[in-house]
Amino acid sequence: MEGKKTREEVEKINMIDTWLTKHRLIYVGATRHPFILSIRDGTVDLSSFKTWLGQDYIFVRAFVSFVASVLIKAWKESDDSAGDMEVLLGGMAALNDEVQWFKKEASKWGVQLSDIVPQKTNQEYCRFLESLMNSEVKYNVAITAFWAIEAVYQESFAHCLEEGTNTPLDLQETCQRWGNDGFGQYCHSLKQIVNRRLEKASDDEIKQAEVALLSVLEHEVDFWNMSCGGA
Ligand SMILES: Cc1ncc(CNC=O)c(N)n1
Repeated sequence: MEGKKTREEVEKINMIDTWLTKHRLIYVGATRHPFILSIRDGTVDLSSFKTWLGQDYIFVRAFVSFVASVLIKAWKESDDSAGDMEVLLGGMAALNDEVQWFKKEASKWGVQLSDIVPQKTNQEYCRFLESLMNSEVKYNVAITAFWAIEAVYQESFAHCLEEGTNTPLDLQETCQRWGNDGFGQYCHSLKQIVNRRLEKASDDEIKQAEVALLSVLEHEVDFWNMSCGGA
């Protein structure tokens, strides 16, 4: 059909940016959290950083399983998912490095990973990931959550590496892990996948994907709060 696009059609061309505008406050809450700002200005409490490090190592192991489940959903999509699978596989390869990096970083800071007990907030986030691994959950919904999880870390840590920040030298490697340009490119590829898929998705799936995005943002805020010693 020719002619002018409706507002809904225009919004669907870049669903993620539409949502980020709509949910700006919570997105900023997740990507400019006081914990991140304290890394950025050099006032970070090292015991908070160590808490984050140990808890995130546990989270990342659940996350690897989640990514595997997204990969399976991509493969089961009948149409052209080969490109999506390559991006996801690249993400998994990076996670392999990441798990090793956590072990190295933990020993550098004297954090005993085998002693870490997952906190309630972390357990709840991991349980949320597990709920998305259910085969009933649509690929479009899972890949939206996946993008959001990666994007929060990318935006947060890239913020600590900007010109004129006071990020402590011994935390810069951590910030580089998620704040580097390659990771930024990877998040951009994921965003394009999501936008391309959602453009053709049903209203019901789009609604579910939006709910998943908001849940991720809430869990990310809670995760930072937990690291700072709050709940
Ligand atoms: C709580 C949380 N959210 C996002 C990430 C980034 N993804 C993989 O590393 C992470 N490590 N931890």
